Order: sequence, then structure tokens, then C-alpha cells
Amino acid sequence: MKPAHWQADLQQVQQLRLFQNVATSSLDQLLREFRACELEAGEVLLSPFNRNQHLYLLIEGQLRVYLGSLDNQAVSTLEVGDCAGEISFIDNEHPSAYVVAERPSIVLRLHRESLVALFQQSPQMMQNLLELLCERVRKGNRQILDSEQNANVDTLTGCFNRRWLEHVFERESTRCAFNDEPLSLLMLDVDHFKAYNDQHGHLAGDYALCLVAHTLSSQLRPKDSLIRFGGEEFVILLPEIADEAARGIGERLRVSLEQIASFYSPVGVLPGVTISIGLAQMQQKDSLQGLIARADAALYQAKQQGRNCLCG
Ligand SMILES: Nc1nc2c(ncn2[C@@H]2O[C@H](COP(=O)(O)OP(=O)(O)OP(=O)(O)O)[C@@H](O)[C@H]2O)c(=O)[nH]1
Repeated sequence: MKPAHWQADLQQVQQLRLFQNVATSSLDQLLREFRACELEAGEVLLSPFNRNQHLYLLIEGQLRVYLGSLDNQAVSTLEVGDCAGEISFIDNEHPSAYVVAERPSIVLRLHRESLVALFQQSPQMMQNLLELLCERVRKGNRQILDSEQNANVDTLTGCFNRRWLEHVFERESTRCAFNDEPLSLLMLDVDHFKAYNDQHGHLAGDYALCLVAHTLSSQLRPKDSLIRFGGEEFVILLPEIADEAARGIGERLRVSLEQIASFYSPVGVLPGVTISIGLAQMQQKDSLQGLIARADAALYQAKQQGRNCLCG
């Protein structure tokens, strides 16, 4: 970080979020304490490994914030007017994130002591800082929620993934057992999918998987879960459904795909696919692994019987 030339400019400082509506007399004193610094693109301004005694205000360029590692995706971008380093500045701990210049940037640097003195004089600045921190907390909470939801969803098909299956099975198997209700599991596998990929291309195969996911999910109740279990394998958890009814549901799903002879996709019109299904009903003290193993054995049988059918 190199010192940069900066002509002290009260108006410019008043436009920074932290100093908005702060009395001119208070800022006048502070103006002499600012040090302007130049950052090259890619230069690390703050790192969790280095203690921080400064607050940085961005007056030119753009900064990116990374959590955990610089190899992760940036969690946020700081624009002109934003500040960096306020968390470590307040709690006097190491910075909680990396802050890196996205392109050549200029920051104003203030030592903590200069600012602490101003805090005593300016409730407005305290309020600005609190608002800024609240915004950061809310943004952080939103990111946690998004990443939690994303962690349960398969990105190609939008179905739940295996992580969610473990979670939902725990909940639904306990609930069904407690209420003396049945619970069934269907294991579905797209037929001859390797040949489909070979013939129409992997991208076409991806669209076929999306078709399967969409066709199946549109026929399920909100309390059912459709999970992409692996490549071209899906699992459906059917709470409060015994095997006879589950057989009916599985059949209906199988036929609905069988009836789609072709569909439109971004790579053109593609042939539909069929599925084979294995069914298992939960038994007392069944584990998820046990239930899946029985549905998988039934699926194997369906494949042996010529595919596009349901066993179990
Ligand atoms: N397009 C695409 N293909 C996938 C995906 N995941 C797995 N596959 C393919 O699915 C195919 C599965 O092939 P196999 O396990 O041999 O089964 P199959 O050809 O469907 O034969 P049967 O199951 O016996 O009917 C493989 O070629 C995988 O590459 C995916 O996300 N997209």
C-alpha cells in the first residue's frame, strides 16, 4: 500500500456513509488525520492474519470481501463511500475477512484513536456506524440462509439432494412412527441413460434429467420429497403412504414419463425417457440405509424385468 496524494476535501468526506450528517466542526478536526493510500489491483488491504488498527474509507475504485480463503467466491463488494475494517476496529480483534482491491483503488485511512475521539463527540457518527453494522449483519444472515438452502438443492434439477434426504428422513420417519403412520420410499432410475447421452449428447441428457425432475415434482404433495440421489437416480419419500398406495403413485409417475414421447429443450426437440422404480415401505426401526437398500434391490429387479416398470 503506497501513500497517495489527496487534497483534504470536506465535502467529499461528508458524502462518505460513515460521516453523513456529522457536524462540519467535528469533521474539520478529523480531516488532518486522514491518510490517503493507493492500492494496486489484487492487493490485500485486510487479512484475518494481520491485526488492524485502522478504518478504511473507499474514495476511488472497488474492494471485494472474501470469507475463509481468497479462493472462495467474494461475499460482497465495497463501492466508493463504503468503509472496511470497522469490525476489527470496534472489537480490536483480527479482521473477520479478507478485503482485496478489485482494481486500482484509493482509501482514506484513519487510526482508531482519531476516530474514538470523534465518537465521543458525535452521536450521529455512532448512529451511522450502527446502521452500517446492522446492514452487514442482515446481509450476513441472508447469505447464511441462502447457502443453507443451496446446500440442500441439486443445482441441475432443482430437486433436493442427499443431504436433505438424511435430514427429512430423520424428521418424517420419527413423525410417522410416532403417529403410527406408514412411510414409503421410491427409488427411480432413468433407463438406458448412457445410450441417451451417447446418442444425443451430455447436455441433452441434462435436459432429460430436468424433464424427469419437473414431471415428477409436479405430481407430488408438498409433504413428499423428491431427491436427486445420484447421476440419473432419484428418490421420493412419501410420508403417511403405505406400499399399496405408493405402488399406485409410482405407476402414475412412471406412466406420465412414458407418455412424453418428445419434449422441447434449448438444444432442440429431444425424445423422452422412461424410468424403472423400486419401492420399499419403512419397517420398524428401519434406518435410511436399510430402506434404500431394499428399494435399490427392488429397482434392480425392475431393471431385470425389462425396465420401464415398478417392483417392490
Ligand atoms: N447428462 C448427464 N448424464 C449423467 C449425469 N449423471 C450421470 N449421468 C450418466 O448416466 C449414465 C448412467 O449409465 P448407467 O449407470 O450405465 O445406466 P443406464 O445406461 O441408464 O442403464 P440402465 O440403468 O441399466 O437402464 C452414465 O453414462 C452417466 O455418465 C448428469 O448429471 N447428466
